[in-house]
Amino acid sequence: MKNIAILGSTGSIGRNAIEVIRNFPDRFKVTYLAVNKNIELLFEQVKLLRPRGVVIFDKEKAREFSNFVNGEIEVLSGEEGLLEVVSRDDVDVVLNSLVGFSGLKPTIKAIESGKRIALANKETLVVAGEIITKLIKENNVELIPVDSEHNAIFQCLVGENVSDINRIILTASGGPFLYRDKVDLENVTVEEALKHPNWKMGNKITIDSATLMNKGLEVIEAHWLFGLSVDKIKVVIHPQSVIHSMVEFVDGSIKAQLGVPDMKIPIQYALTYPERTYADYGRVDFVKLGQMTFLEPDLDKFECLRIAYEVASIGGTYPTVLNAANEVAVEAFLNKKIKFTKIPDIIKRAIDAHKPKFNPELEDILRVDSETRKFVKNLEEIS
Ligand SMILES: NC(=O)C1=CN([C@@H]2O[C@H](COP(=O)(O)OP(=O)(O)OC[C@H]3O[C@@H](n4cnc5c(N)ncnc54)[C@H](OP(=O)(O)O)[C@@H]3O)[C@@H](O)[C@H]2O)C=CC1
Ligand SMILES: CC(=O)[C@@H](O)[C@H](O)COP(=O)(O)O
Ligand SMILES: [Mn+2]
Repeated sequence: MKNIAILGSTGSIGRNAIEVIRNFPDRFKVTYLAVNKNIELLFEQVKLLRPRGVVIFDKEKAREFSNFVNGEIEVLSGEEGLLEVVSRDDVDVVLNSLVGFSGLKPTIKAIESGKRIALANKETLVVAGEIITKLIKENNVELIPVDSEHNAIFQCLVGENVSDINRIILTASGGPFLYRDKVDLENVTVEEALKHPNWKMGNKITIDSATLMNKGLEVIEAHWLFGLSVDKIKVVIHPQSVIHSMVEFVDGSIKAQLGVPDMKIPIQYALTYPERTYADYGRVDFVKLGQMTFLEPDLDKFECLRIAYEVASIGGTYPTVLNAANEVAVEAFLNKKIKFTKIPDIIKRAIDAHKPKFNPELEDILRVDSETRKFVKNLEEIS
């Protein structure tokens, strides 16, 4: 029996993970759930899973929940609550499905506490990939990627030597605006941007998919996970999202992982690895699918991907700036304060204003994240 803490249980990945875990009652026990403030859904999840405790990041909501459950379950709060549960003895696996920068410190604490990490929170690797990969080695822990592309690559690499990789081919759906002209992007609405063609996901990552920043973040994520230089990570638009990514080896052979676009498949693999277990989340019907197509990404139209490539090859604290500026800009777009095309503009301004630090320590990352957020929030169009 493996004890699991789900960070971000009320989110899209968290809810999918609960569906997966419920299929394995003799194998997994959820000991902790953590959320930001959705205590209504958390309460339903508590009734279903009977965890030992919960973390509610929002302190006011944590008090409300605590009064409501009246001592029947342990209620922790804030960042300290997250860091406490990931280090407890009754946790073997931490599924980190928090969104954004908030995932960083819990990942670090979980690694230092020797837990297996199932990592959906790609921002952790984007902002602090160097620190995280070093810590993983030092603490000899397993970090299994949940992100569909990286989980696909991880699956392709079973039985292979990383030194035999020639390049990685990361597939991208192209998002809802793949076939729109660049000039039309200025006036796209939040509702249109939230209509992902293939995946049902949280709002932040869905907007990232629409700008193609998601793929940019994933290039950086792959760079750290698989130890490859950025020029060996190629993005290809594959609108059907059936091939989740590919690895090309030195002899020209290519391995790919395919499947229906359902996150329960990579979540289950990350939790049961190295075993592969039965699942019934849908099968690919190639005849019905008819065709699979591939296109070059348009880096002029989708500037976020171009900027992410540039930042990734320079490194240092630039990816932290990219991530922080993106998080603030995406939130401003979701709140209808800025236009869609302002997202790359704002990120460029934050990057241009930044003085980088190379081989950053955690304190540098925390400082740069907070300075960038302040810088972006003070920009005229956002404040
Ligand atoms: N959704 C998907 O299919 C995929 C997601 N990912 C990555 O996985 C991560 C999660 O994405 P997704 O599930 O879509 O996001 P959602 O926005 O749907 O969910 C985020 C979850 O995190 C919780 N949360 C947010 N901030 C905090 C905090 N400070 N402390 C505690 N809990 C917090 C939210 O709680 P509350 O509900 O209370 O707000 C919610 O449970 C992201 O990094 C994303 O890029 C990667 C691949 C696919
Ligand atoms: C499901 C998943 O892993 C997402 O990151 C997905 O890849 C988003 O789709 P895009 O390819 O449109 O970014
Ligand atoms: Mn992905």
